[in-house]
Amino acid sequence: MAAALRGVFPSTLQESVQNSKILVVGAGGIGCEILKNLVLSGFPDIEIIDLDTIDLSNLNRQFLFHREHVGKSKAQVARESALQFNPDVRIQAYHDSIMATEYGVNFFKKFDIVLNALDNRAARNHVNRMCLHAEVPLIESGTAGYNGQVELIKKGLTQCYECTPKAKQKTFPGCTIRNTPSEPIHCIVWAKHLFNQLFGESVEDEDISPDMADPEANETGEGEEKANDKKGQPKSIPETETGNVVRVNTRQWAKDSNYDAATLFNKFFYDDIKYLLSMSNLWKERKAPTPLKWDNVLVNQDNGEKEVTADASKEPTRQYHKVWSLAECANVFADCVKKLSTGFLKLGEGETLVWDKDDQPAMDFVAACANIRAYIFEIGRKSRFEVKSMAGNIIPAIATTNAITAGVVVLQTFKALQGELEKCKSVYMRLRQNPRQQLLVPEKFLTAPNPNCIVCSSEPAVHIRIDTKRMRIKDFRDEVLIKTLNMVNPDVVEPNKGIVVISSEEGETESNEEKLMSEMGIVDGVILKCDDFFQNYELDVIVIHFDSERDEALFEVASESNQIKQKGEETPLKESNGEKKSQTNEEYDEAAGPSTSKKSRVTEVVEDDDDLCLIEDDEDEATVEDKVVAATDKLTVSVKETTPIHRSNKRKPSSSFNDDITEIKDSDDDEEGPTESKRQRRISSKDVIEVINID
Ligand SMILES: Nc1ncnc2c1ncn2[C@@H]1O[C@H](COP(=O)(O)OP(=O)(O)OP(=O)(O)O)[C@@H](O)[C@H]1O
Ligand SMILES: [Zn+2]
Repeated sequence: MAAALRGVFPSTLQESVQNSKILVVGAGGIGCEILKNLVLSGFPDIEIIDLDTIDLSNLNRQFLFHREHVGKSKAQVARESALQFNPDVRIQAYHDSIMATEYGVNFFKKFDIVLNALDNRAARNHVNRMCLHAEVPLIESGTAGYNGQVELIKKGLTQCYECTPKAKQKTFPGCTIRNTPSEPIHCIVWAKHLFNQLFGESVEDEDISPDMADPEANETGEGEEKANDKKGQPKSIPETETGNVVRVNTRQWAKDSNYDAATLFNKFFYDDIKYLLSMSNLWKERKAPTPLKWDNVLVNQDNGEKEVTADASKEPTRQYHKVWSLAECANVFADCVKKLSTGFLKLGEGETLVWDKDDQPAMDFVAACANIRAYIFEIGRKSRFEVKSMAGNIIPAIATTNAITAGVVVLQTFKALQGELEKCKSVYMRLRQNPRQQLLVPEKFLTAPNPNCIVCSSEPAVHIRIDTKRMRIKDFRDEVLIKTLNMVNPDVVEPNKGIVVISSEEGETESNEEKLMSEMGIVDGVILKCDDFFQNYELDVIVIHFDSERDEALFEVASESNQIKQKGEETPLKESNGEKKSQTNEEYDEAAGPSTSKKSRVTEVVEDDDDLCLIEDDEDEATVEDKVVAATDKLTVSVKETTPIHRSNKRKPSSSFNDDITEIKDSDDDEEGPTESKRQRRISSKDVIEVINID
């Protein structure tokens, strides 16, 4: 390989490559391509990490994997396959999460550069922080359909991954999911929670039983005493005729019931719904749900539902594009409960199943339960295929885009290794050529760090609106610090009184967990000192109290970076080629887009995060036709057609996240539906939306 290098690269680059040590994070679509490029370019020392195993649906684009590898570690198999291209390379593979504590700052310091090939924001944020801390350059990349993006992150030189707020994830309040669903997605989220309650990792916030603490139900005082149920493990199983509540643990109760399908069905779809009906306030202005009994569903099957079945000879679970009849849903439910419970009972103590859209019974269970619940609430039912795309947050993954993106990643790596960091401008892959006939559009400047970034600024601080009278310390830790601010193991001190509110050490602050923030004196104006030792990250959280209403989030990040700024203050924007620009706050705010707000006691629709960035052309008067949204994980975009774009708005999270989901057929769906690719372009007077359907 050294010989090949000699013929291709200048000697300085040959030397940089031969002396380098590289970390690749993620061995999925982009990671496989990057690894192949590195190996074929003569990189001698590579480490690769991925927490996942190979799924059948990966094979269409993750070309280092073949059918015989299904179920094996992605990192290990990627290593073995890549070694076949060049056995002289040293490749170390880790089947692990990069967020595990083994991979601390010293681990990152070993590398000359880190290449991210991830699919979720939590891991990206974490690697961003570790690379900033270790002062190692990071090349961040992502694709969504035909769009792709590569950017360099280097402490002090460029913006970091968290300098600009990302598009917020779509979330739903717990009471909508548990009490008053009105859209199919609410039922799908509920069904995923049900799976976890029965077989998966049980999360308290994912309770599926009626939410007796719902403020709307309790407006007249009704349900006050029931509200006591909101904390702790036990779930309510109402004896609806008497109104008495029997408290048991759902998982244990299901086990004690021998996972009898009829018993489970009647609890989730009859008893719980009857109980919801007893919360009469909820139905004053809403259509009330109709409780459904197992026996009645089977009667329906005989009396008319049969005609809904398109092809009775075919197993419903293989009919991906058909909306199953109610009876079919019930049968699938029974079948899946049997399969899942058998698998679950074989697990060791403390082990659980993990919901996966590509796992047949897990997916069928969610499709069936979501549709039964939708029927009860008179919400439109969906085909298994549609449920899968919504539940699994299916995003388009196109092998060619991954390959081009990975190629750019390695080209940037060459520059970075030669110390030419200032040449590593972000590059965006476009769906269509811009007026300059470019499909790969480089940024004009490196984007300087945001001086108010909540991660890479010198004194990070964030304002958070919190209902301190309703939020518990535990939720503050889990929802705000971990899920929203991406800490791994936070410590929190209230400095005025010197109280340790949350400790990362076991056994120190457990007694605080159930307390409300206000009970601990954390009220409006308090500044909490939060830090994560592992990430070497310190953050001031400035608490702004507000009284939340029903269906309203218990907290919201009121300001991220830019919004903390004083009006009129100037922010150096970009410094490159001797050019210096500055902008006012107003401009900066616009560039940063809406603040990320996240709801507490809410449910995220998506598990894999995404980042939407609005990319402008080099032309000053670019309009939407010249813009493209490059989403690192997601596809859809809509923007005003004629808005001229200010040159300074280089990156901007889109607010129209997740409006259209483009589906890509998994290889296991092959027998269904058309096989041709089709692309539609819909243009209305106001919005331009690219929709790409790959059937
Ligand atoms: N914390 C993490 N540590 C290590 N690897 C991670 C972590 N989070 C995600 N990954 C890996 O990053 C890779 C991203 O690749 P990709 O976007 O192609 O996803 P995929 O899971 O292979 O495909 P799909 O989501 O489309 O089914 C995955 O292999 C995933 O396992
Ligand atoms: Zn930053």
